[in-house]
Amino acid sequence: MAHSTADAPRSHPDRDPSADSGREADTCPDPNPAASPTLTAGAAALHLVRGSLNRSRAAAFRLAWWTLVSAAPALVSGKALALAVDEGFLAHRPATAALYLAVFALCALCGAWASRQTYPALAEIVEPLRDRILGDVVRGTLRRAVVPGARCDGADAVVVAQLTRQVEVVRDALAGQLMLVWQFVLTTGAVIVGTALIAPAAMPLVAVPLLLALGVFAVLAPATLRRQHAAFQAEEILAHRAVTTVGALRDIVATGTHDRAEQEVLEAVQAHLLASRKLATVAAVRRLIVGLGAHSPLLLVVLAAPYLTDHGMTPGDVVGVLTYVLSTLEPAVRLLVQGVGASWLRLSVAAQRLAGAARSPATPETPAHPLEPADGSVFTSGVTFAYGRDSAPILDGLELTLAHGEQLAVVGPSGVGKSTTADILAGILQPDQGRILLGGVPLGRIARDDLSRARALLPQNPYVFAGTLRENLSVLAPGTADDVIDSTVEELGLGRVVRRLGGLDGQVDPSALSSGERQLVALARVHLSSATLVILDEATRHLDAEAEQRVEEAFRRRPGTVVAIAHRIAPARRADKVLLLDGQRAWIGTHDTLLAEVPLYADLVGIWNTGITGPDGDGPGGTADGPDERDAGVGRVSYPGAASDRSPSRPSAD
Ligand SMILES: Nc1ncnc2c1ncn2[C@@H]1O[C@H](COP(=O)(O)OP(=O)(O)OP(=O)(O)O)[C@@H](O)[C@H]1O
Repeated sequence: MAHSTADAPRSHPDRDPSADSGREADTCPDPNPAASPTLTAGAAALHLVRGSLNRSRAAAFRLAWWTLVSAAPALVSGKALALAVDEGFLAHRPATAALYLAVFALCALCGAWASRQTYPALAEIVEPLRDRILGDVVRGTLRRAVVPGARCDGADAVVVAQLTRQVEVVRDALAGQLMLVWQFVLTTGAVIVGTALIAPAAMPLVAVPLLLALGVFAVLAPATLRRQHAAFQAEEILAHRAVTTVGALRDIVATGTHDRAEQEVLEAVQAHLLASRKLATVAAVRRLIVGLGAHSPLLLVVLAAPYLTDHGMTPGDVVGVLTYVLSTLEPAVRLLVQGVGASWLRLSVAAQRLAGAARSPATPETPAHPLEPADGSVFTSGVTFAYGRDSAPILDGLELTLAHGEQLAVVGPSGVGKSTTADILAGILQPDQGRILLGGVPLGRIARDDLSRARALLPQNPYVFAGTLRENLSVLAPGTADDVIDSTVEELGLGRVVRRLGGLDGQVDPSALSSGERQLVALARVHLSSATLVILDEATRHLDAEAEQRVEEAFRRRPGTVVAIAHRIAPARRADKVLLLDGQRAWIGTHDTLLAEVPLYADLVGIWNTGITGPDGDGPGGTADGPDERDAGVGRVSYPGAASDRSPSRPSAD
């Protein structure tokens, strides 16, 4: 099945070389970060910081102002203690010392109050950013899911979850950056100015090691960034492998491939361990930088104290300088190197990942003069489509006419292009050539919202969400009256499920429904919608033959055209028309005409009848002896080459 989780995500090749830039966005989020970044990590982070500050200028100024005020105690601390020692304690005037200490305490209180004021300003900057990125990521992910060739499998949910976690990382890291960088600049500035005021001779002992430490920090930053990046990558690959393995547990148990599966996960665990170890060495280097920038000035001032006091510095000045270094410089350097260092790296990496995830594919142009389809009739002419410039076409000149209300069954061997055809008819994939009219209007002339209302494409694994049954059923037709929902529910055979869940207000836990029940919910939802063209891409695959027939009849009574990819013979037999695909060739007719006239169809029917695909019997078994289809009365589309009687491969097992 085209949507199999075993399929690797398939990218859609660009038909237009100029569209290259959009291609990356056309794939599912790549669990391998190394494969995707187009923006360097640092540039992505800078872009975010600049964007956030630009959008919230007033808040940024308030943040700067209150941070400045909160740095005042840092400036006053050394001087106040120097005066308390020299003019208070050493001069035997404890009251004076107490006064200076009180001034320092008062400044500290003011500083604490100013710090408190910084948080609302900070929130005004980072909270809107979080909301914006989250919206972009979800929107980008959803849009990529429906662009040509982008078929996300279940494991991509992990990637989305990881990305949303990284949105939180970005929010927290950006807040940390803004606070800590400002505080570092202002408090170390206060230390340098304060030291220069009370003891100019001691200034180089403080400033030189500090500058050296900052230099080393800057030089090592790229290597550190790489290791952080590698750790992120290893973590994501591990999560991806774990979820893929857990998702395939039944298959692994059934096929006895435990060892292989275990080995794959263990490899990812080892890679994660290695990356984490390398990251740990980064932490060790950071401690050395803190030692150089904050502890060595302390040592140098203590060692130089006798010399400094001999050359005019008072003991109070020495205490003042030590206060600056101990109570202000050391925490500032530690926070910068450990806090800002780590959070900048996290911010860079996460921002880079999010930039890729949030990128939306080029949105389809809104037609200049949109038209609304008159009904659900479908007309295609010369529709040709290939997944790559050099690939063989999946459709080659498809001609199809469906009157409003007709039912078409699309059949063919596995991998022949049935889902692709469904996507093309739904307007999700653009044909390379040819025209498709829905209700007499070319698909390109229908505005996107109108198209969403006019046709519904239901895949094998539909979207059923946690919410009430009513919400799930009426999502395409909000406000539908309960009695209408009830009668649709009964018509489709969903009544038992509705009663079990406690009526329409019952809560749906999607994981507690069987695959067939989820399909019935989605089918009922589409049945209630206003779509005049319903395309079912194996949307009844998990139903038994009887339930499938009930659904089919319910859709027959409903106004509108139905295109259903059939995986059993019975729906094809009952359909008004059958479209048989075989690679580049396509035949259109009724079940009976195709059976009589196209050997391939007869073979397919034979396989269905004798195979494990369903309980439906259907007349005589398959034969390849029918008349040559070139003479037959069935519509045949495109017949390049003479590969006339290729045997069909067995259709996918039910
Ligand atoms: N995004 C893609 N990029 C490249 N090739 C693709 C892509 N999607 C499908 N294909 C290829 O196109 C062919 C038709 O795929 P499609 O899923 O339409 O077949 P199908 O008849 O629906 O198969 P099944 O019966 O197994 O569901 C297959 O060979 C498939 O590998």
